[in-house]
Amino acid sequence: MITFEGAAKLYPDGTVAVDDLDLTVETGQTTVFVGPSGSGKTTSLRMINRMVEPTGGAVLIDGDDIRGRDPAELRRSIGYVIQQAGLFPHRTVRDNIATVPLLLGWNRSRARARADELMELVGLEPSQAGRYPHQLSGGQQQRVGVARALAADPPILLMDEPFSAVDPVVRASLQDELLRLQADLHKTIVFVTHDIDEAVRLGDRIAVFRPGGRLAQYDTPENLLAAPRDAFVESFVGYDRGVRRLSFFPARDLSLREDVVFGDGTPVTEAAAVARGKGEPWVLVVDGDRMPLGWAAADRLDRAPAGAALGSLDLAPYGHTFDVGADSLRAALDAAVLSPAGRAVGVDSEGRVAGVVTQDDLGTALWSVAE
Ligand SMILES: Nc1ncnc2c1ncn2[C@@H]1O[C@H](COP(=O)(O)OP(=O)(O)OP(=O)(O)O)[C@@H](O)[C@H]1O
Repeated sequence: MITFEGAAKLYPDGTVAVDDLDLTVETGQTTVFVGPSGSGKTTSLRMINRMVEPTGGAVLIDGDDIRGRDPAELRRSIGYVIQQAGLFPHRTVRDNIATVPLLLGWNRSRARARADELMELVGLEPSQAGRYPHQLSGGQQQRVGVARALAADPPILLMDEPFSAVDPVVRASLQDELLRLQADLHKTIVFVTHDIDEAVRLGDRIAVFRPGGRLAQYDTPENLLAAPRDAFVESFVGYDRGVRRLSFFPARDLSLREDVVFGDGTPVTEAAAVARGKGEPWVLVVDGDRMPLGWAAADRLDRAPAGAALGSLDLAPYGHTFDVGADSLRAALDAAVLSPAGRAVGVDSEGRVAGVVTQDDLGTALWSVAE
């Protein structure tokens, strides 16, 4: 547990970088510091490893004031990852990762074996061990940075905008990797970003900083999106927070309709009668394995040649599907919005159709979330 007790940083030029910060970072969780530029996130983060000394208040780790700790020894027990990785350019990937173990006095072969193990953990190829940082992509360099920070298995990991310098696709995969790693390792992670989406994705808890180095709100991602404390937090989390909040609700609670799903061998007349009877403007056509083929508009069914099967019609693309067991309400809504039929196709983990969600069903689910 890391505790900020009235921590403050006043620079000699009069800048208040951090103002009276009271905050507890829970052990084994990911806590994200988010806020606009200059709001004191990095300064607060660096107080934890004594790269910045507070001018007021204190920072405690597991109840002990860190002013009682030797800074060099403290830093060896806290992993630190920064933007653009900050790797040593003249050391190989393996030697970069082995830095802290070697400082701790491990022998070379043990440190290198640890480096190889970590490369695998963060998704780097063994063949990259002998390369130099400039021979890697930005995303690979960040992976090396994470591996280096984890090398001595520190209980605390500080990450200062570690993924900001890479493109959005690589960034998303680095975020996935971090979530996967954290599910195994349960480190106490403090992560700085100015990107609220990254914060919501990664954080168990989020501290929103406001200009002047003050804490605006400290909450779970879900509560932050549901109930921003004031106008500043609301504008910072974004006015589309309602839709983004849907990612916290599972799609599995949606009611799925199977009565408008038909095999491709079904006679058009049969599907038309069902669609007419239920007042459904679209039916979904699937193959023998229940894989989706496309939508058929009910009014076109009436005009199809007598005796035709659904599979012989021109079908509208079914668009995105959502995984009923794994995805969120947000994914289901997205699938419906992008579907030419305005309906979402729910599938199982194998991609087989589980059912269709109509706008009415989605509307009901959205209302229940709002309650
Ligand atoms: N050495 C320094 N001397 C004077 N002011 C400083 C110093 N270091 C940081 N500051 C100021 O302290 C404030 C907080 O800076 P900090 O880097 O903590 O913000 P941040 O929220 O991490 O911003 P960013 O997202 O841009 O990295 C800023 O106004 C910054 O200019």
